[in-house]
Amino acid sequence: MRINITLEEALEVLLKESTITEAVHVPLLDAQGSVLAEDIVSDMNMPPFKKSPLDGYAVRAEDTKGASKDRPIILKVIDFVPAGYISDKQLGKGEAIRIMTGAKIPEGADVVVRFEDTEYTEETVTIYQAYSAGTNIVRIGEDMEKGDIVLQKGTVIDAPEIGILATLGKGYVEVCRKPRVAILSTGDELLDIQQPLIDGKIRNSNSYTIAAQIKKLGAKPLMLGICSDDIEAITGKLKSALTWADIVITTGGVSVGDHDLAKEAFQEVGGEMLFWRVRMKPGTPIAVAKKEDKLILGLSGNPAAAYITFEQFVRPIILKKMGRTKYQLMEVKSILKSDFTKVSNQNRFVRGNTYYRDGKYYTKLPGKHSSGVLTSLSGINSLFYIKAATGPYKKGDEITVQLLNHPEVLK
Ligand SMILES: Nc1nc2c(c(=O)[nH]1)N[C@H]1C(S)=C(S)[C@@H](COP(=O)(O)OP(=O)(O)OC[C@H]3O[C@@H](n4cnc5c(N)ncnc54)[C@H](O)[C@@H]3O)O[C@H]1N2
Ligand code: MOO
Repeated sequence: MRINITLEEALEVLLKESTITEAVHVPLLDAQGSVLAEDIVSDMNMPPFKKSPLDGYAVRAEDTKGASKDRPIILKVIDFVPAGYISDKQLGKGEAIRIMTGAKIPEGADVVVRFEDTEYTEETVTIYQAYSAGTNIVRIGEDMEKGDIVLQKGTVIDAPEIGILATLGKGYVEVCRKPRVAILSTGDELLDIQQPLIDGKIRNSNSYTIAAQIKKLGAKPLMLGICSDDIEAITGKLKSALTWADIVITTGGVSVGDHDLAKEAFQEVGGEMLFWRVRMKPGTPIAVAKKEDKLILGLSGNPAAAYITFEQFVRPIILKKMGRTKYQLMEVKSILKSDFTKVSNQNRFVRGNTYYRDGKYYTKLPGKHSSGVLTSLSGINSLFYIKAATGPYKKGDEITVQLLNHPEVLK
C-alpha cells in the first residue's frame, strides 16, 4: 500500500482502476445524462418529404414570372392541404394550393408564398412578385439524411439527443450503465436522521450529502445507513454492498484513532489496499482499496473533508465509469477578494464563491473553513486550489479555482 501520496498520484491510480460500465438497453427518457454506447445511424430522411415552412400557397415559380405590385398575377386555388395530409392534386399552370406549415408540398409546386404576401379569396390567390424555384421549400433530409451518423457513440444524452432519438422512433437506446454507488457511514457517534439527539451523538449527514453528490452526476446512490465502529458490522455491510455496487464509499474511521477500522475492514472483505493518506487538506486520511473491478473508498468522517474529497476523487471515477471523457473540474484563474494567510506544506482546497464580471473571475471566501464545518459549503460554487507551500495570499492576488457547477458537471 502506498502512503502519503500526491493528489496527482491518487487520481492516476483511481482512474487506472476505473473501468467503463457495460452497455444497457434503457427507455429513452431514462437515458438522459448517460453516455451513448452505440452510433446512431439515421434510417430515414428528415424531413421525409419536401415540406412547407410557412402557412401560404404552393405555386409554380414559372407562373409568378413577371409578377409585380402593379401587374399581379391571379392563380386559381384548387385544394387545401394541412400538415399531416397530402394533396392528390397535380398542380397545373395557373393553379395554387393553400398549404399549412409542415404539410407536404404538392406535386408540381416549387414555391410557397406566405399568406402575408398575397391577397386571397376562397377561389383565387393574388401574387405580387416573382419567385425563384425552391423558395420556401424545406428539402428532403434538411435535418438528417438516411445513412448519416446522427449521434456518435460517446455522446452525452441530453434533451436534444433525446429529441433526435425520438425522431428516429427509438423508444429504447444503448447507454453505459449508470454506476451503482453504495454509501456507508461509520461511527458509534452516529444516529439516523429521524432519531432524537442523545448526549455525545450526532446525526449522519454524510450519507445524505454524498448521495446528493452522486445523484447530481447521474449515478445511482444507495445508502447503507450507519454502522457502529465494529469490524464485523462494517465487513458485513461491505460484503453485501460489494455483491452489487460498482463503487463503495465509506465515511469515518480512516484516521489513526482506536476505532479507525476502515482499512482493516477493506482488507477483511478481500480488498487490496491501493493507498492511504493523500497530501491534501482537507481529507488527508482517505483510504482506497480495490476488489476485482470495484473500488472501495474510505473518506474522512469530517463533513467538509468528505464533500471535497468526493469532488476530487469520486466524481472523476464515477464519470469515467459512466463513459464520460471529461471528468476533471474546470479550473480558471480568478482574483481573490480577501486575504488568505494560512501557509502549509499541503495542497489545500478552500471553499469559495466565484463570480464573473467584465471579463474576469473573482472569488470571495466564506468565514469558516474547518473540515468539520458543513454550513459554509452552502452557497459555494468553487474551490480555491492552493498548491503546497504557496501563499500567504492577499486580496487582489491571482489564484486558481475549480468550478464545481460548471455545465460539464451536469451534462
Ligand atoms: N491523532 C490524529 N488524529 C486525527 C488525525 C491525525 O492525523 N492524527 N487526522 C485528523 C483528520 S485530518 C481528519 S479528516 C479526521 C478523520 O477522521 P476519520 O475519517 O477517522 O473520521 P471520524 O473520526 O470518524 O470523524 C471525524 C469527524 O466527523 C464526524 N462524522 C463522522 N461521520 C459523520 C457523518 N456520517 N455525518 C456527520 N458527521 C460525521 C465525526 O463525529 C467527527 O467529528 O481525523 C483527525 N484526527
Ligand atoms: O482531512 Mo482532515 O479534514 O484534513 O481535517
